[in-house]
Amino acid sequence: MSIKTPPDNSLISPTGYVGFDTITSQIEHRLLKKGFQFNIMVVGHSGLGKSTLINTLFASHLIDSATGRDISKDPISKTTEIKVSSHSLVEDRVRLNINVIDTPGFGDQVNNDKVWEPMVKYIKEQHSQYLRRELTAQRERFIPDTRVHAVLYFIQPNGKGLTQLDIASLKRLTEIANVVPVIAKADTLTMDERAEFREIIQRQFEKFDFKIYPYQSEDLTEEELELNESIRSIIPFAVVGSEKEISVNGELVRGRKTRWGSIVVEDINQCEFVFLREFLIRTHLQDLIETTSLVHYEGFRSRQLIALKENASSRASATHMAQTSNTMLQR
Ligand SMILES: Nc1nc2c(ncn2[C@@H]2O[C@H](COP(=O)(O)OP(=O)(O)OP(=O)(O)O)[C@@H](O)[C@H]2O)c(=O)[nH]1
Repeated sequence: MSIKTPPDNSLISPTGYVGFDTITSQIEHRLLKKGFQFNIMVVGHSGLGKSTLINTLFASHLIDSATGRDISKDPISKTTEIKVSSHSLVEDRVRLNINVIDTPGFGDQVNNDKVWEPMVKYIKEQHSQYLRRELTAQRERFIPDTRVHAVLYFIQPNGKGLTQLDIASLKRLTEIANVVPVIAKADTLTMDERAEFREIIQRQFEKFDFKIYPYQSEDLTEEELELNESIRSIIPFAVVGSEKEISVNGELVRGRKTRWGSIVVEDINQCEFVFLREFLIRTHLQDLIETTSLVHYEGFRSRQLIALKENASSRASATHMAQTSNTMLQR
């Protein structure tokens, strides 16, 4: 970073130039040095294309498929695991550190009661760790942020709607994190089927009162409100992922060859992958991080601190009562 001199090159500017307009470049310099941290959790049945979509989104091979198998052909029973992998991507001068939190085994067990538990536990643990570090006497300058900024929730393209397992999981997850639902493997549905399926799901979101990100907020400008409204109208995004390139009209593009022809992942007339990427990475990445901190973490923090205070005051009143009864007994 170079020292910016006033327009006339003297340190005391007769034009009254002070130089606080450089604050934006000072912030930019600091942010670029530090890099950005983004933590994304992927949730959904095995074989729904979670690994493929994450790798397509970031145009890098970040995670391996846990099994690469098709659940409809090869269902097995196991427990949900939490697998975190860390990556660092650089674009221009910006470094993005990504933690991908994969949840292999979700919904594959014979008994799917409380299938959401490992995910909810993980999200809360990250909040709790952050709070502990914040409350230490010698607080670190930068607390490492492992809080989950977005949960990409994969809905099976069954054409019927959310399953009981989806409803139970979405209920818990939307209470504590920014959930972005997607219709997985949308190429297995026709355009009409996708539109109908989306409507069914949107009605279910309303019926169960799920708080789906992006949220309404009074702080937003007219333009931001409009953008969020248009995003909400296409949630859940009907997406197709592919790590492979195929040839279409002599051009190499990211896509899939199907029995009915080719699907070009980045063609907005064929699927909504581009809208999802635009939303997650290009317009709402910073908002996802801020909302996690200001809404979800803040809620967790205040609940914990109130509980601590209540515990302390009930302990204090128990001690007081014990002391009073001791004194009375001694009389
Ligand atoms: N038709 C279609 N197939 C897809 C799509 N995305 C991925 N696949 C294929 O589906 C299979 C499973 O994809 P994965 O990305 O491994 O799925 P996953 O959800 O990560 O599976 P696990 O790692 O087992 O949990 C692979 O053969 C992919 O090529 C898609 O959008 N449409």
